[in-house]
Amino acid sequence: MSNTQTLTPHVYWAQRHGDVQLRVDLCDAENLDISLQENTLHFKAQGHGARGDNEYQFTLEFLEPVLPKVLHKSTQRQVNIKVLKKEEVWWSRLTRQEKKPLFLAPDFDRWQDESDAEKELHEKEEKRINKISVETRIRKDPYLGLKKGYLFMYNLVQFLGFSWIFVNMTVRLFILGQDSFYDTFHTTADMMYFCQMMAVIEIINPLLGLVKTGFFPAMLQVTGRNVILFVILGSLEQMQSKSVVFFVFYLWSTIEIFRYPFYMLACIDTEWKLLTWVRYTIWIPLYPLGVVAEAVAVIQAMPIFDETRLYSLPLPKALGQSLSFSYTLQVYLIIMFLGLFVNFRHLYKQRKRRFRSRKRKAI
Ligand SMILES: CCCCCCCCCCCCC[C@@H](O)CC(=O)SCCNC(=O)CCNC(=O)[C@H](O)C(C)(C)COP(=O)(O)OP(=O)(O)OC[C@H]1O[C@@H](n2cnc3c(N)ncnc32)[C@H](O)[C@@H]1OP(=O)(O)O
Repeated sequence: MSNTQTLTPHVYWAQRHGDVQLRVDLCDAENLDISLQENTLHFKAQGHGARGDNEYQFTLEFLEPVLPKVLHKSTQRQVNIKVLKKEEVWWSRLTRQEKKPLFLAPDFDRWQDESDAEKELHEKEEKRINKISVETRIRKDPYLGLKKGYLFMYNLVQFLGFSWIFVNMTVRLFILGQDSFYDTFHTTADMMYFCQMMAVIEIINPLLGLVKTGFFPAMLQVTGRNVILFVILGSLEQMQSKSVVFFVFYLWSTIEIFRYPFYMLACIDTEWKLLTWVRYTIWIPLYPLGVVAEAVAVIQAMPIFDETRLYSLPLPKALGQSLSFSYTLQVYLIIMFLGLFVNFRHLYKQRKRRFRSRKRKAI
């Protein structure tokens, strides 16, 4: 309530959820006497205001309870006052009395409506949470940078290896057409050996806690491919010139030229939405096709193992000479389709989790 007998300065106000800010238009203010009693702010000071050098004063009874402490700072041009609200609520007006005192006006430089202030509050809160999570991550794991650097390099090497295979095969397909199918192995096997040997690291990484991948899906994935590469194709020359090699290698490398860059970006806390979508989507047709191509290779290899007796199991004389490796491969075919089911389910869950959490972030 303003006292009409005394001189009042112009007072400008704005609020945030947690406080009220007042700007008193008084130059070179001296002998400041600012206090809060029973939710009412009392202000008295000597200074240069609208009516020249004089003593100015005002009182304001706030609409809602405030904390008893007043913060103030006077500059050459004005006196800034901050009063903390008892509860973080948005006030519909500043004073208890409905009629606004004549000396009071909104401070448009600081003015925010409730939604602006809420947005600011959310941004502040988000920043605070991010800061805490970065700090706790760093505090928890001092080797985080080293681990990420190692994973980044691993993924980069794999990406380059599989890109080389993919580009090589694609160019040869364009130039030679179907003829390129038959010498895929001779032109790309060395690089595939290198990449798939390196891929064993992907089984070790989850064991060391370096990535959140499950050990079992990674083990199925890497072992499954390496059986095809080293046992079926690598040890049977007759298999190496078959067209199935083209399909197996092409399906493997197609997913990897998306998967590894996705991981590389994850290592630097970056996401490219299109790449994420591709990484978590193209396995849907590629995985079953890949398993079918691998199964064809296994089936084609069976008669060759029967004929060459390679890896056959010696048997006691009474039971015959030896047990062909093709029997083992028949069991392997069943395991392969079980493996397909397990990993398909795993990838489906990963896809759901990834897109669900992205949706949640977007809200
Ligand atoms: C004696 C036992 C014999 C067993 C024989 C078993 C035979 C079984 C046969 C199985 C069939 C295999 C067929 C297959 O060879 C056919 C093909 O490949 S066809 C081509 C299509 N293939 C694919 O699409 C599969 C590609 N592979 C994969 O996706 C992975 O290898 C797989 C393990 C299947 C799944 O990956 P993962 O579990 O890692 O899921 P995410 O990618 O979502 O990753 C989870 C989180 O970990 C982080 N991560 C993972 N790896 C890395 C890395 N290298 N660097 C950095 N970060 C990594 C990733 O970012 C995720 O983190 P966040 O959740 O925070 O995003």
